[in-house]
Amino acid sequence: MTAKIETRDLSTYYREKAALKGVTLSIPERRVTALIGPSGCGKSTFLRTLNRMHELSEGVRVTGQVYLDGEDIFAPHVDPVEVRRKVGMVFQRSNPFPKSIFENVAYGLRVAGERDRAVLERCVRESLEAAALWDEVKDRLHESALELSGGQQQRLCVARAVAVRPEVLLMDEPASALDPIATARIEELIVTLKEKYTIVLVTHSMQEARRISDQAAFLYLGEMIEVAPTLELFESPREPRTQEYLRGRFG
Ligand SMILES: Nc1ncnc2c1ncn2[C@@H]1O[C@H](COP(=O)(O)OP(=O)(O)OP(=O)(O)O)[C@@H](O)[C@H]1O
Repeated sequence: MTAKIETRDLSTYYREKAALKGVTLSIPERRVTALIGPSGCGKSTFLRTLNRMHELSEGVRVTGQVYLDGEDIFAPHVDPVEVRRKVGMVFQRSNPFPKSIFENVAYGLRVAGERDRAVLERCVRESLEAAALWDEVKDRLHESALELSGGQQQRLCVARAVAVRPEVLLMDEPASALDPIATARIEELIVTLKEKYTIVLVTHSMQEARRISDQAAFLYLGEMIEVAPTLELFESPREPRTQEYLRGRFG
């Protein structure tokens, strides 16, 4: 299977403290990779390092490599803005701008300099369709995004992320603030999205990881303890620490 992203001996430090310690992981293209592990083990840090978002926090330092399609994203000639366009992100709490639905989705395109109204309209529609939201909002595109439900706002954030045509989507607990029905919709959406995108998902829900990921990686205290195809990791984990964690989580 082709690797879309590969990390090699990746460590991330907040000042002197290592939040990630020497993580080497291969993330297959057009698959869902779930990152699991207890609170504070470095899942979000790992995710943010994959698109150089960590650089926006103060005092952060990285050693090791992240390759996107074989290219080192930390190489001096690489523009972090371009990395973030290719590797988009959806956060735990939906964070629409206080603007219309249309403007939320068009935002990244406008920032990239797109002015053509017809192009913007087409792209907004395609992105909302890709996020399984178009039918619910097509008659209210110019109303405020803040009037949408939590689940709709989260799908709007997916639409905003895909509008700039990324190749990878990083999702940090995208369903954790949603009710079961909205969660099911986001999960269905993630499964559809993997036809086009490589997805890396942080989740606290073992059930969710099991339902929708192809590969699962267990992190503990900043270390990558074990990575395997999802069913294998859940049904026959090799490492004692993974076994203990899964036993604890499933009771
Ligand atoms: N901006 C920051 N400055 C300093 N330390 C940080 C920062 N962000 C995270 N950390 C620390 O790095 C470690 C890993 O945090 P991270 O948020 O990556 O874990 P996580 O596995 O995503 O946790 P959770 O599941 O609770 O979201 C923690 O000890 C955390 O306190």
